[in-house]
Amino acid sequence: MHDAASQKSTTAIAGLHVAKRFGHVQALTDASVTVGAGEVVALVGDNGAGKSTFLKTLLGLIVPDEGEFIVGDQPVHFTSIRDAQAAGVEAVHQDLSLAPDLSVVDNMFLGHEVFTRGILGKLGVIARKEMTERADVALRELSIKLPSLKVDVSDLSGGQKQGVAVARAVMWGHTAILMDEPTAALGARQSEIVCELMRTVAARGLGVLVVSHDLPRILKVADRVTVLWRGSTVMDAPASGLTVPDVVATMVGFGKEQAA
Ligand SMILES: Nc1ncnc2c1ncn2[C@@H]1O[C@H](COP(=O)(O)OP(=O)(O)OP(=O)(O)O)[C@@H](O)[C@H]1O
Repeated sequence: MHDAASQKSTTAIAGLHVAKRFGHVQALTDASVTVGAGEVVALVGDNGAGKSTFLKTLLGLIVPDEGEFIVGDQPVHFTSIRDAQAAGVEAVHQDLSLAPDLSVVDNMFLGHEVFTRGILGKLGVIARKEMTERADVALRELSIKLPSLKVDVSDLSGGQKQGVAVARAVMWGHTAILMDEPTAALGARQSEIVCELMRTVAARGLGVLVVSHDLPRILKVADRVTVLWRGSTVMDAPASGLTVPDVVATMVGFGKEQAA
């Protein structure tokens, strides 16, 4: 069904055998997640399983105690978000990191001010025209419909805001997009649109890693599901063969608690 995924063989992004301790808390013990180019992978787990910590290690926001990382088939060692961005890895955080009082266009360039000020900033009016055109192209390529690009982000619906955050990530990211709970604040229809957006992004050859508690929806959109349990990967399987009860049982460590 997902042709782009089956045709691609390169690794968009991977974190392998990642470990991270915060004081007395072993947040990650042996976590491994691999996302192929053109693939949507869901990273799921119970509260506190280590999903956010893992995403942060992929982004260079947390330096792990152990682990290997691969981006675009190359070994990488990120120590800051700038390193991740330079390798084409972008994130859509749960809070979306949008500035409500700025326009859609300004938000699309937020976090990439070096480019905006350094190159476009010198060009004044032309810069704004070019910025608007680039933002418009990025949004149209993902079929994201907005009332206007000049409107403040605070005037958009939740789904439209999510669309802007995803389009910004895709405009700057060329290898992998990491999404943290993208449907948590959305209604049913808008959640479906965001899921379609994940497939559109993957069809462009990027790897999409999505953290979500919305299992019914995520099982439909993902190619594969990776389950973290107490900081370790305990399952990595094609989504097509999984049911929600299967995944929930693995998430809560059914069968492992007794063995431990
Ligand atoms: N900066 C930190 N300092 C201390 N402990 C932390 C820190 N960040 C995370 N932890 C702990 O690490 C463990 C994993 O947390 P993490 O947020 O990665 O889990 P999660 O799977 O994303 O959970 P949730 O689904 O509830 O968001 C938890 O026990 C958490 O309290």
